Amino acid sequence: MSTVPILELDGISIAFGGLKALSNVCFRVEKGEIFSVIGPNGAGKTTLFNIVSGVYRPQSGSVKLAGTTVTGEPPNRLAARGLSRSFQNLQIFARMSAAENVMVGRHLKESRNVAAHLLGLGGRDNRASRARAMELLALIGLEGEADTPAGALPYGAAKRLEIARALATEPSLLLLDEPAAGCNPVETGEIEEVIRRIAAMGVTVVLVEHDMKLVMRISDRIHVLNYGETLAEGRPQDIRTHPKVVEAYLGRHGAREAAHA
Ligand SMILES: Nc1ncnc2c1ncn2[C@@H]1O[C@H](COP(=O)(O)OP(=O)(O)OP(=O)(O)O)[C@@H](O)[C@H]1O
Repeated sequence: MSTVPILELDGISIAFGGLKALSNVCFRVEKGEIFSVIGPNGAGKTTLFNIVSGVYRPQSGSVKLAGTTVTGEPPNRLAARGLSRSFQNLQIFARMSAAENVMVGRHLKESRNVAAHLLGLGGRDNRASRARAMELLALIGLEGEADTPAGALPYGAAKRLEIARALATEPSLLLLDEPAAGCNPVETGEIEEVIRRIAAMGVTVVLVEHDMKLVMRISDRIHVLNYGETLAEGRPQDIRTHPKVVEAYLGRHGAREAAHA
């Protein structure tokens, strides 16, 4: 019996000026998977995330979430349908506490008045929201830093906080754009643990990431883009030795990294 994929892209194409950023990209992500999109700089990975999360509308092709066509729907509608994303560059609010950053994430979905909420005018909702924020901080190992200004957190902790904020909308599908970018191996290991916990909660994760060791360790399947086109798709053990992928992306160094993941 086949189940409906949680995410299905069919024939996605988009060009900026004369540059084809994505050409006829198709893939399906099954519920509960950790699915990674990899490829060299400029391959179209972030553009793909921008299309899935409603920032861009593709010039052709369709996006389906759990069987429903959502192509071009705005990010807030997609959030209400259970999609959330984190960004490549840290987008946390440095002066707000860790807990407030998570609560803001939640209220972006509920589209309440965030300012009123943070001023404590939310009553019971506010307490429930704080309790949920504390659960998410525990998930990322920051329960002891709830009242620390986000700007004072170490880099790896701030990257995890961004993931917690994306989770605050209680998504069924989470897009993570380079969650380990700039992290050292210890911080990357902590991010990996968080992603595994998220997947264990039943949230499907789609990941764009350059750290091949992490990608090879954590992914159920990998989709490889090159110049906006699909180069390969498969399980980590197939991708790390795929001749076209080694040639275009992994190269000798990357293949060695991937092999030792
Ligand atoms: N808004 C835009 N306007 C013009 N060109 C764009 C725009 N967004 C992306 N591009 C171009 O589309 C191509 C794909 O870019 P994209 O950022 O999606 O690649 P990427 O795979 O995410 O790269 P990286 O690994 O460096 O983040 C690049 O050539 C980029 O310059």
